[in-house]
Amino acid sequence: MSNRPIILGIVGDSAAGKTTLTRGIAQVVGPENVTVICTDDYHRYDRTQRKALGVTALHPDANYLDVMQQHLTLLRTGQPILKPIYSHHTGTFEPPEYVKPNRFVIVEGLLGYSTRGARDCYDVRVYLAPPESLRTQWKVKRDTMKRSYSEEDVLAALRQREPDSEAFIRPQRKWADVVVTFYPPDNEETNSSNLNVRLVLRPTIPHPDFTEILDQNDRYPLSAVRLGLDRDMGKPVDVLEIDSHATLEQVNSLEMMLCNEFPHLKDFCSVGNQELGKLTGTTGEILQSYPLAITQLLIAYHMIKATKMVQ
Ligand SMILES: Nc1ncnc2c1ncn2[C@@H]1O[C@H](COP(=O)(O)OP(=O)(O)O)[C@@H](O)[C@H]1O
Ligand SMILES: O=C(COP(=O)(O)O)[C@H](O)[C@H](O)COP(=O)(O)O
Repeated sequence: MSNRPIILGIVGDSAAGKTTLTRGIAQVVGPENVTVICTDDYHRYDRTQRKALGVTALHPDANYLDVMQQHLTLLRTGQPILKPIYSHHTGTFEPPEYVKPNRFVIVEGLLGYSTRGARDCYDVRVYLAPPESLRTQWKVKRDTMKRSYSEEDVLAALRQREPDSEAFIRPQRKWADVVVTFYPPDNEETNSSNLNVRLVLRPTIPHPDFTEILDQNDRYPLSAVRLGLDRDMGKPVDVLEIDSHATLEQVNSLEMMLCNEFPHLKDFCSVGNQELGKLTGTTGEILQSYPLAITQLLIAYHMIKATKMVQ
C-alpha cells in the first residue's frame, strides 16, 4: 500500500485525558479520516476475574499485549483486524468487531508502548502525564458520573493500582515523542478551562520551528508562551509552555508557526475552526482552552507531516 495509515499513540494512566485528547485530535483532522482503537479491549480478564485473581488491568500479564502488537502491525500496513471489545459499562467482553483502518489510526490506552514491537508501529507517540492530584480529581469525576463507581471505590482502586502504575505505566513516558502535561496555575482553583500546558518535545521527531518564540522570550521572559531547554528522564528536551491566560494574539502567532508549513493544516487553525480547544465543563457547558487548542494542533501537525514522509 503506497499510502499506509499513520498511527498515533496516546498513552497514559487511567483518566489521564487520553479519550478527551483523542476526540479533540479526531475533530481537527476530520472524524471521517480517523479510526480509534482503545487498547483496553485487549484486557485478558474481565472485571470479576481480575478481582478474583487480585490483579489490576494495568499489569502487562492482565492484557493480551501480543495480540495488541499483532493488530497494530496489521493496521500499520492497512489491513483489517477482528478486534475484541471490553465494555467499561458491564466489565465484560462483547463480540469482536471488524475494523478497517482509515487514513489516521489513533491508538489510545494504558500499555501501548510496553513492547518493542508495539512501539515500532507508531509514527507519533504521545504520553499524557497530568499531576497525580489532577488525575485523581478527573478519575473520581469521570468514574462516578459515567462508570457508576462510588468515590470510595475510585480512591481504593487508585491505591490498589499505584504499584502497577509505577512499575508499568509511568516508565512508558520515556518512549514518547511528545509528553503532554495539563496543570492548574499556582494558587488558582482548578476548572476545566483554566489549565496551563507543558509540552516536552523530544528530538526523536522533527518539531516545528519555534525559534521566533525564543527571540520573544528574551524580550518578555514572563510571557504566557515560553520555549526552553530542559532534561526529561535524563535526556535533553525542548519544552513549550502555554499558560491558560495566553492572549488570542499569542495563540494565533503560535498557530501560524504550525500552520504555515502545511497548507492543509491551515483549514484547522482556530481562525476558521471553532472546534479547536473545545471542552465540556462539569455542568455540560462548552468551554474553550488555548493550551488544549495548541496541543491538538501540534499533534495534528505531526500526523500530517508523517503522511508526507510515507508518500
Ligand atoms: N485537557 C483536559 N482539560 C480538562 N479536563 C480534562 C482534560 N482531559 C481530561 N479531562 C477530564 O478528565 C476526565 C477523564 O479523561 P479521559 O479523557 O476520559 O481519560 P482517559 O481516557 O485517559 O481515561 C474527563 O472526563 C474530563 O473531565
Ligand atoms: O484503567 C482503566 C482503563 O480505562 P481508562 O484509561 O479509560 O480509565 C480501566 O479501569 C480498566 O480498563 C479496567 O476497567 P474497569 O474499571 O471496568 O474494571
